[in-house]
Amino acid sequence: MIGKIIKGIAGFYYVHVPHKGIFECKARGIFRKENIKPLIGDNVEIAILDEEHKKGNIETILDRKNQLERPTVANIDQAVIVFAVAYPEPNYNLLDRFLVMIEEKGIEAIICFNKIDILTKEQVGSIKAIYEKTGYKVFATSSIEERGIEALKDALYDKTTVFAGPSGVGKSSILNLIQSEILLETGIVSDKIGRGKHTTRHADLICFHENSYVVDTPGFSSLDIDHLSEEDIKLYFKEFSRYEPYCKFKGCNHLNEPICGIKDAVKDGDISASRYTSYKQLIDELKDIRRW
Ligand SMILES: Nc1nc2c(ncn2[C@@H]2O[C@H](COP(=O)(O)OP(=O)(O)OP(=O)(O)O)[C@@H](O)[C@H]2O)c(=O)[nH]1
Ligand SMILES: [Zn+2]
Repeated sequence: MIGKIIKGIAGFYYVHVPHKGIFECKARGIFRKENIKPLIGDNVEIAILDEEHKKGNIETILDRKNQLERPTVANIDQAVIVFAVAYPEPNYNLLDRFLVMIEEKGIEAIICFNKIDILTKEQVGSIKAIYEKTGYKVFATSSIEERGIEALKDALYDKTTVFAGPSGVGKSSILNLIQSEILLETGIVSDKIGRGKHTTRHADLICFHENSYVVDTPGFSSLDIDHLSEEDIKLYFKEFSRYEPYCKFKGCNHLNEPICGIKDAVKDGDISASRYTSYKQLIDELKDIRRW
């Protein structure tokens, strides 16, 4: 049977098998055979030892598609970056850093602006507009008024999703809503394992629906960009590439070059000024790092 490791405690792994429930497993033999340690998020093949008491043994770890560190979690499909529209005020440079990190990992990014109850519809609209041109999915939610949660949730089915974002933006509030609705709908008892504050280096997955998992401690604890190159940054501002053919110089950095498709797109409003500002800031930051 194939399941997913959602939690690990003291040598036991808790494996969620869709439509069957959660099995408490040991990983006897695995270390020896494959010389790899099972991770939260691993898809594993288990042998059932005791159906009634839901006990099993992990036999095989299936190939990992990716792995995030600190905390370590495997096979992430996408990341929801949550920012508040206010309290705290959105820091777009920080948001764009998150996007760069997520692009680097090669996973999908979704943007969620929460606390929309605080601002007018127009104000929220202009914040969303900054990112709608990027091609990322953008959601607007209020966990207090339970608005927009359904639409966000629809984007999470059949995926494993990390929630990332600064402190106080409402990640836990959103996750609680996603989870509790599902508990009512499906009767899956996840006993809310994995909720609460993590100080450790591991995170638990919360299964909110068959084949659908969320994790609220993302592997983006460091947003340092010093290991990246300027080329990487260019690439990770993914809406830029469309306009690159209009740059006069091959390898254009979109900074001081006289004829630049990206700068033109910013002028025309096709690329958000805010995104371009973040781009320049990140490139400057890299140059500063290199200088030392
Ligand atoms: N007005 C408003 N306040 C909200 C909303 N969502 C959350 N809050 C409040 O914002 C504060 C932070 O919410 P949390 O859900 O703890 O935020 P978090 O992102 O999980 O924060 P950390 O655990 O520090 O990472 C709480 O006081 C919430 O009541 C919202 O949609 N609207
Ligand atoms: Zn250019």
